[in-house]
Amino acid sequence: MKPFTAITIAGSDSGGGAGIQADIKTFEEWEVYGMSVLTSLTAQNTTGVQDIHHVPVSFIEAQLGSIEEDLPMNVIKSGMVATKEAAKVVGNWIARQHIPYVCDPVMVSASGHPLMEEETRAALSEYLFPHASVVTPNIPEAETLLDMEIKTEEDMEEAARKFVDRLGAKGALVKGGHLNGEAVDVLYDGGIIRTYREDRISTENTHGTGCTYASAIAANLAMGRTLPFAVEYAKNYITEAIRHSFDIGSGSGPTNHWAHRKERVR
Ligand SMILES: Nc1ncnc2c1ncn2[C@@H]1O[C@H](COP(=O)(O)OP(=O)(O)OP(=O)(O)O)[C@@H](O)[C@H]1O
Ligand SMILES: Cc1ncc(COP(=O)(O)O)c(N)n1
Repeated sequence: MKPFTAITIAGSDSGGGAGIQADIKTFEEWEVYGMSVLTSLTAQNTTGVQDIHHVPVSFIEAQLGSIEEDLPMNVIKSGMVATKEAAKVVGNWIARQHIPYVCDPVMVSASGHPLMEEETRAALSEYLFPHASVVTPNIPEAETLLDMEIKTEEDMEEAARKFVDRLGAKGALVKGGHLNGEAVDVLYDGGIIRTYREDRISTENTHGTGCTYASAIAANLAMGRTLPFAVEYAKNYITEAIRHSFDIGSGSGPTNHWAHRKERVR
C-alpha cells in the first residue's frame, strides 16, 4: 500500500500542542503519512516559550536531502523558519519540488514570544511565498508582513489579495481568529474571494490552532482535493479541535487533534 504523504518543515514544541508535533498529529488523523524537517527546537509549554535552539542550516539541508533521496512527497507544509539563512535554503529546496506547498508564516507564539528573527520577514517574502499554493497568516502576521491595519472582513479581503498580487503567493488564507465576533477566514486564490465562517467557541485553549489548521489543509491537498475544498474540510476539522480542546497546563491549552472522530467531519 502506498499512502498519501506530507512533509512538514517546522519547529518542535516540547509541549506537544503546536509546531512539528501538531503537524504530525494532524497528518495522522487524515491518514496521511507524515515526515518532518526540524528547523528549531523550542523549550515550550502552555504558558510560553522558555528557550529556543536553532538547528544549523547545514543540518536542515541534510534532513531535506534524506527525504528527497528516498521518499515520495505529495505536499509540503512549513511553519517556524526563524532565520533568513534557513528561509533561503528551505525556499530554494521547495522551488525544485513542484508539489503543493502550504506556508504558515509563524512569527510570534500565541503566548507572545517571538519565533522568528525580525530580519527574516523580508526573507519569507523573497524565498518562501513565491512557491506557496497558499500562505496562512493570522491577523497580526498579515498586518506586519503587509504593513497595514486589519480590523474588518473587507480589510482581510484586501490583505489576502495583496499576498497574491504583491507578494507572489498563488493563494492566501487570512485567518480571523484574532478578531472579535465569528471565526471568519478569507481565502483568495487569484480568482475569487471565499469566506469560511464558524461561531466563535468560548475557550482559552487555542494553542497550536494555526499549525493544526495549516497541516489539515496540507493533508487535504496531499489527498488531491482542490484548495477551496481543502480549506473547507480543514475548517471543519479545526473547529471541532477547538471545541473539544484540552484543559491541560496552566496556560493556553492545546487543541484536540482527534476531536473529529466524535463529530465525523471527514
Ligand atoms: N475561539 C475560536 N472559535 C472558533 N474558531 C476559532 C477560534 N479561534 C480561532 N479560530 C479559528 O482557528 C483557525 C486559526 O486561526 P487563528 O487566527 O487563531 O490562527 P493563529 O493565530 O495562527 O493560531 P494560533 O492560536 O495557533 O497562533 C481559524 O480558522 C480561526 O477562525
Ligand atoms: C514550534 C512552534 N511553532 C509554531 C508555534 C505557533 O503556534 P501558537 O501560535 O499556537 O503558539 C509555536 N508556538 N511553536
